[in-house]
Amino acid sequence: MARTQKNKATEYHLGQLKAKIAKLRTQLLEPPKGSSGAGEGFEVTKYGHGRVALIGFPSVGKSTLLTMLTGTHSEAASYEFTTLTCIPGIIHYNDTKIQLLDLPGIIEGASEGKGRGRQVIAVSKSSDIVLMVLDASKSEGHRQILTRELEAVGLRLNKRPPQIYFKKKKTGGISFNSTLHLTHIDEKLCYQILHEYKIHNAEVLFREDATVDDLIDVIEGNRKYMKCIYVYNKIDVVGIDDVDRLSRQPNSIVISCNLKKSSNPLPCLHINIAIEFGQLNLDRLLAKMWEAMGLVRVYTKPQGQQPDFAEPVVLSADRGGCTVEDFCNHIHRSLVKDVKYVLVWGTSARHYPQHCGLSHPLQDEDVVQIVKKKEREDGGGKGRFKSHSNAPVRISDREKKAPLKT
Ligand SMILES: Nc1nc2c(ncn2[C@@H]2O[C@H](COP(=O)(O)OP(=O)(O)OP(=O)(O)O)[C@@H](O)[C@H]2O)c(=O)[nH]1
Ligand SMILES: [K+]
Ligand SMILES: [Mg+2]
Repeated sequence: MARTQKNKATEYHLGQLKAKIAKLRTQLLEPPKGSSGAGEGFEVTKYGHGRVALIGFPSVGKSTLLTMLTGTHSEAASYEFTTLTCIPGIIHYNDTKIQLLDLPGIIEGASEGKGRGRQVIAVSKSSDIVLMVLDASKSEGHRQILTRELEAVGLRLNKRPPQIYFKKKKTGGISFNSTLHLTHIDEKLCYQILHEYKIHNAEVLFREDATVDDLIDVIEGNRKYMKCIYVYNKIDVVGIDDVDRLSRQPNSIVISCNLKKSSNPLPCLHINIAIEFGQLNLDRLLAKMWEAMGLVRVYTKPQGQQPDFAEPVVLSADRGGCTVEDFCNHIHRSLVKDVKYVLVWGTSARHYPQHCGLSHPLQDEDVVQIVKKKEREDGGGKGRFKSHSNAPVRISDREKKAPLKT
């Protein structure tokens, strides 16, 4: 493909080649018959409210970072491939538990099975976000190489799914439509790519000016869209200009795991980064990581009592959603059918408390009280102290009940 000149005449040929490569890659990733999967030998039980994988070249400091953030020891040394398997640790942050996974270093060609690349990538696919650990003193090309390796196996970092509607049909041929002018792809090219996949009946609607690669992603359908934070470690050994430049890149953070050992004290005052106990910026890394995970903590408030601030129900927009219904399902599967409405305090509420239905989207740190269908509503926060005593309905209820009892 690199040798082919890019012009209108070769465009179709290139598109077809891209589809062929994507198909072969998918085949390559299918685990051989009889084995349990590409991640064999690396499986670690999921734990906590989310999972974060440390991906990077050898000796960039992944294990040092895991030890620092979780307290779980993972062997670190100056030689490459110190870590040979997956080592889990737990980060306690904002009342949630995040599982952090240390992994062996990967190298160029990992996606084709070099080293333990395939297993490492399989584990990173099972996580919610990726921390790509990079050595600030090494070539900047490393970031592109790693991104390519992860893309080759269907991971898409910091991207959203292409805005292409695609549906296979049984009959009717191919219907090709777009809501705007397309500059990368036309009807013929689209047909050719679908043909490569032996798809002859389908509906395709482009809602953005997508590329051939985007269309292939949609047809393949098994892409995983993940947030990735680029973590530049070892900034104690590079100059302030590099630190400054790296820290300004999108989705990036600069850190140092062992500032103490450094003989080169960092004049970092003007970029305003925090140094604590010989580590640099790890607190900011945690904050960034937590934000990227998009977790939503919801505190339950039993009727007439203070909210339980010790243990939130943790929801996620990416996994399971964060509506009132998702919240109820989290507590108990059968709860939803008993819910009349809920009272919500917090940023998602327009006023306190707001009466909300099942579809209401909750936000981080909301407080929720469930009002069940058969239960009497006590007016939530306002009336929770003495609303019963002066409620005429209650009194007449009691009067009605009295003769029944006797
Ligand atoms: N100067 C400096 N050295 C560091 C820093 N963090 C880690 N190191 C050193 O880098 C070397 C490699 O660290 P490891 O934690 O073993 O790196 P790794 O990425 O886990 O390596 P593999 O498991 O072999 O892939 C060790 O000698 C660490 O002490 C840092 O912030 N600054
Ligand atoms: K190492
Ligand atoms: Mg290691």
